[in-house]
Amino acid sequence: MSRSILVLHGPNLNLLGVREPRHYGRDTLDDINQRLAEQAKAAGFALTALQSNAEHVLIERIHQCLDDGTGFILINPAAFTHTSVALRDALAAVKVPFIEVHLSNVHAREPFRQHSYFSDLALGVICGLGSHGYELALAHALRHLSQQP
Ligand SMILES: O=C(O)[C@]1(O)C=C(c2cccc(Sc3ccccc3)c2)[C@@H](O)[C@H](O)C1
Repeated sequence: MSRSILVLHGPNLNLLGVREPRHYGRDTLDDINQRLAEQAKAAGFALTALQSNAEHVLIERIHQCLDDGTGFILINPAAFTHTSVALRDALAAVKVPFIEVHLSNVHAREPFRQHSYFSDLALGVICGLGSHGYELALAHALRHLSQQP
């Protein structure tokens, strides 16, 4: 059974907590990552988090899952949600189960945010619950991995 979870954050999420609290809350990415790491550790799992503004960095980190035993991915692709077939293809290629997370309710926002290149491949999608959405996704990932042989 894999005991490793990867959390990926897309472009501009490094700005969290600074501006746009109406859509994205006041937690910083460090706040979110710290809470997730604590929760994973308490359950006996390892968690790695990466934020990048570069599509190829996220893609190459996903490719690494072919060799590093990652058992589950939580991903907030941010703006790449609506644009990146390449990032979608990377997830499809490695076949690691993933949950798509969005801080905001993208379905209540601009039309361009209401299409995702990831949702049909995802195990599930959580949006509009702020940073709690990441924690809910992690709880599911831990349960999923705990049920694996
Ligand atoms: O709701 C999300 O988590 C989302 O994935 C996140 C996004 C996102 C991510 C980071 C930054 C911004 S805009 C921003 C700019 C400055 C400070 C805070 C946010 C949007 C959007 O591009 C997506 O449409 C929706």
